[in-house]
Amino acid sequence: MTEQANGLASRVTGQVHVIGAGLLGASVGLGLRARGVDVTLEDVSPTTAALAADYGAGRARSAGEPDPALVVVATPPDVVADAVEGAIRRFPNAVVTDVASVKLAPLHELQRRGLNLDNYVGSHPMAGRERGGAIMARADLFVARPWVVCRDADTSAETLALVEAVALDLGAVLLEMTPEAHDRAVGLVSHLPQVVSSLLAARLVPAEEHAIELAGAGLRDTTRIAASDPELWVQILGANREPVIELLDAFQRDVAAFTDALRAADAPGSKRSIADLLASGTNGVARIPGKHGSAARFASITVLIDDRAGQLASLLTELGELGINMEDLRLEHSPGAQIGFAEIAVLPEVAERAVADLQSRGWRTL
Ligand SMILES: NC(=O)c1ccc[n+]([C@@H]2O[C@H](COP(=O)([O-])OP(=O)(O)OC[C@H]3O[C@@H](n4cnc5c(N)ncnc54)[C@H](O)[C@@H]3O)[C@@H](O)[C@H]2O)c1
Ligand SMILES: O=C(O)C(=O)C[C@]1(C(=O)O)C=C[C@@H](O)C=C1
Repeated sequence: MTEQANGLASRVTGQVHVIGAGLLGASVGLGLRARGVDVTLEDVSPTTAALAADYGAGRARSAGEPDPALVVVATPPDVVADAVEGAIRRFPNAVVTDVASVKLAPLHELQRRGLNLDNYVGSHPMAGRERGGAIMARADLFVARPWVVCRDADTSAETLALVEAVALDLGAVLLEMTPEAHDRAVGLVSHLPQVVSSLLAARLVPAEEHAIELAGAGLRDTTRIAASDPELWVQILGANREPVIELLDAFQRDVAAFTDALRAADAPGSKRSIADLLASGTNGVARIPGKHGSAARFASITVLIDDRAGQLASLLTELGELGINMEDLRLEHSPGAQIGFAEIAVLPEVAERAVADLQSRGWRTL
């Protein structure tokens, strides 16, 4: 391990070169720079590369520098195979990985080209944001998020170790999967949600203004990712269409069953069908891992805060004084009202005490 002045040690030894300095590439750069790793950046857009460098994600490569130890390809999926091939040819001594959201299509393309893939292993951090670009990058993007590595029998121990070191340095949780299993899994947990969220949000376009004004947390929770880049998602969905089509067909059957039950709501058995379908959702959501990757979810307490400067800061200070560790925080503003809601996730065992202590200090909770 290499110790940094800021106390963060790095497992990665040697230089890391990032190709594609957008959200993912610049976030990798920022996280590794914080650990003192020498990161160089490259982008088809010189402005993006310069912007990422200005944010502190790395520096430009100079002519004649020796090969980096590792190349991280973070370009859009449809040019990943080209960028990986370019990296393998330009840097024969480097390990190469990519972070594309689909793993099988780029791998098949690289195999079709007959390249020696001994130094390449595909990977995918399950972390991102609905908006791309270097300007959105964050050093802590990958903290506590799964990072899938799709090794195969040809992957050397050194190749694997270096890619794993990057993921661990960035605070991610490593998982190993075959590309096939990965693509099926992300079809369910990432690609289907994107389509459903986008189509749901699309229903808002023709809606009347007075309906939109009533929008609250439920709509925001279910539509956040609908703001994602359509161009990126056309590529992702196109590259993983078979699992996604299967999932969408099953989803359509559920929607049809639900609609039929609702249409016949007074018929015997219909209310039970509706309840059963809704209860399946409750059971499904209970399976989503919490912030730290375990199935145990946090308890949530909601505190009302006046819409005045300093209120949130006081709440956070008081939580600290009470010794209550905040696992997550979400803020909600009530449109038109001078009040906000701070939804705080805490460990279930401290939730009751947290509410009592906050109330005794004059905070209003829901
Ligand atoms: N956005 C997410 O939430 C997310 C999460 C995990 C993985 N990914 C994957 O990460 C990759 C990058 O996504 P992003 O969100 O960072 O996109 P982005 O648009 O923010 O960044 C991609 C960058 O690649 C550059 N680029 C395009 N073609 C290039 C080429 N041939 N050579 C060099 N640079 C090139 C673009 O100019 C852009 O700056 C994609 O493959 C995506 O599937 C995205
Ligand atoms: O949180 C988000 O904004 C994301 O969409 C991230 C998300 C996901 O579905 O979890 C999206 C696509 C990536 O391949 C990985 C992560």
